[in-house]
Order: sequence, then C-alpha cells, then structure tokens
Amino acid sequence: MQLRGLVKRYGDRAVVDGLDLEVARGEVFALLGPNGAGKTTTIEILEGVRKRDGGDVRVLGVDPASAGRDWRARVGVVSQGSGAAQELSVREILDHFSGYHATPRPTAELIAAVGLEEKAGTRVGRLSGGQRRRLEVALGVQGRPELVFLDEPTTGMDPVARRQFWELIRGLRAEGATVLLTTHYLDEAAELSDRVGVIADGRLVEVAPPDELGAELRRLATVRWSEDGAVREVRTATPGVVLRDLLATSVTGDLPGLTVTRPSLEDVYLSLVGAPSTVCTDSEGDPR
Ligand SMILES: Nc1ncnc2c1ncn2[C@@H]1O[C@H](COP(=O)(O)OP(=O)(O)OP(=O)(O)O)[C@@H](O)[C@H]1O
Repeated sequence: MQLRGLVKRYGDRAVVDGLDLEVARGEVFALLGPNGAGKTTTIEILEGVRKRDGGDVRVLGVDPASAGRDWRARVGVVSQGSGAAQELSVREILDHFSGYHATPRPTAELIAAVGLEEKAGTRVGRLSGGQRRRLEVALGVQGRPELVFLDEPTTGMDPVARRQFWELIRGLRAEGATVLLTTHYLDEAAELSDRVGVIADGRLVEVAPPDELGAELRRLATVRWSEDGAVREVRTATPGVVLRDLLATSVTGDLPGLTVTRPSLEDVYLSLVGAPSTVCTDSEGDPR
C-alpha cells in the first residue's frame, strides 16, 4: 500500500496534510496519534469510503477511489462502531454475511477466535459494547482478506478480549495478511506491529519499529536525586559519567532518592505528538 502526498481538507483546513507512507505486503502497521490527528480520515480514504483532495494512493495495487467489487472482496474493514442488525443473533449475523464471501471462515471458528462462544445465540442488541466490538472484528476478517483495516479495534474490550484479539492478528499475519490498525493503546502497538506511524495534525511525525521509535530521545537517560530537600534532574546520554561525578562531589558518598530511567514508549509518544511529558523538561522545568 502506497500513499504519496495524501491530502484531505474540510473547508480550508487540511486534516490530512501531505502524508507519505508505504506499508509492505504481510506487514502489521499501527497508526498512533491523538484524537483528531487524522487517523480515521486516512484509513477511510484507504478503504475507499472517503474522497481525498490530493495525492496518490494505491492499495493492493489499485486506487481505492475507483476500486470495484473484486478489490473489495480482498479487503476487510473494521470501522469505528459499525452497527450490525440488532435483532439477529451473533451466529445468525455471521452465517448471513458468510454468503457474501467466496471462502468464508467457518462461523464456529470465528466465534471462538473472538471469544463469543457463550454469546453465539444472543441477539446483537443485547451484547455489551466490547462484545459488539468482537463481533465487528469477526465480520472484518470473515472473508479471509489479504488486507485488513482496523480502526480502534479493541476500544471497549476487556483485557482478556484484547489478548484474544492480539492472537487473532498474529494468526492473520502468519497467514500472510497485511494489517493496518489504529489504536490509542501503546502496548498494543508495541505488541502487534512491525512498524508504528505517529500522526499529529494530519502529518506523520515518525515511522519506525516500536522499539526504535524516538531513538534519539531514548538514547537519553534521566538521572534524578535529592539534594538540599529538592529533586534534581539531569538528562544525559552518559549516565555513568554523571553518576561518577555526582558521587565524587557527594560529601557522604550517598545520593538519596537516586534513580536512573530511560523514556518509555509512552514518554516517546507524548514527546512526538507535542504533549507535555515529565522527561521532556530539565531540572528548571524548561522544555528541552
Ligand atoms: N465530515 C467532517 N467534516 C469536517 N471535519 C471533519 C469531518 N470528519 C472529520 N473531521 C475532522 O478531521 C479531523 C481528523 O479526524 P479523524 O477522525 O481522522 O481523527 P482521528 O485521528 O481518527 O481521531 P480519534 O482518535 O478521535 O478517532 C478532526 O479534527 C475532525 O474534527
């Protein structure tokens, strides 16, 4: 999937502002970003359900804006809160939609994959929010798509369901499917994805494997200690040297409250999207 200079405007405001991205076949790619960053807009353009105002897009080699039925059959979509018929049961809905696919996954297999065995006979209208989300995920992967778009797939799911969902995604990857998902859960992005793209104000601010995200920032450790009743803090690429110097000048040879920390994925993310984060300030509280 390739995006070149993708632009989407509402009025004179560009909510997607020149996005370039390439996602390889078989890759699991997570889009992260704050509310309103442009994730859903981007994913809907890629799904062919929203028009773009500029740029070039190829999904499975085809422009989604003019793609036909054959292309749609190769793509699975789990959008934000798509509503399924309320009066049918989980099993009935899945059986119904299996008729739309050439080689659908068996209903029982899908129900087990999303952990809805106990709710198979329950009407959709009686499902909880998280259970409904599980059903939507099942519907999205029912047709064995080559490419799956998942917009905040685990929102509303409990921790057990999230882990079940992660297994499902790993299974899809093992079968060679490409996955593009959006999430607000950093652990989920780190757990599942080959690469993460952080989007803010309609622009990709960084694309990297999760453990390499913000490499420059992660190089720096924060050394904290207490001195004269105040917490002191230094950010440094060489914490060993800082510690040696501190110990050399300490009268007692002790450094109360000493900690050495490196930024977490969350710290890196907050810094990339321009949100305040404790590691991004020096001892005077000034932004670095
Ligand atoms: N139909 C529309 N008309 C006008 N503005 C819109 C429309 N749809 C989305 N927007 C605006 O576009 C921006 C991007 O929205 P989008 O839904 O893509 O964000 P997002 O990154 O998916 O956010 P979230 O994490 O909250 O789902 C937002 O500021 C939103 O208000």
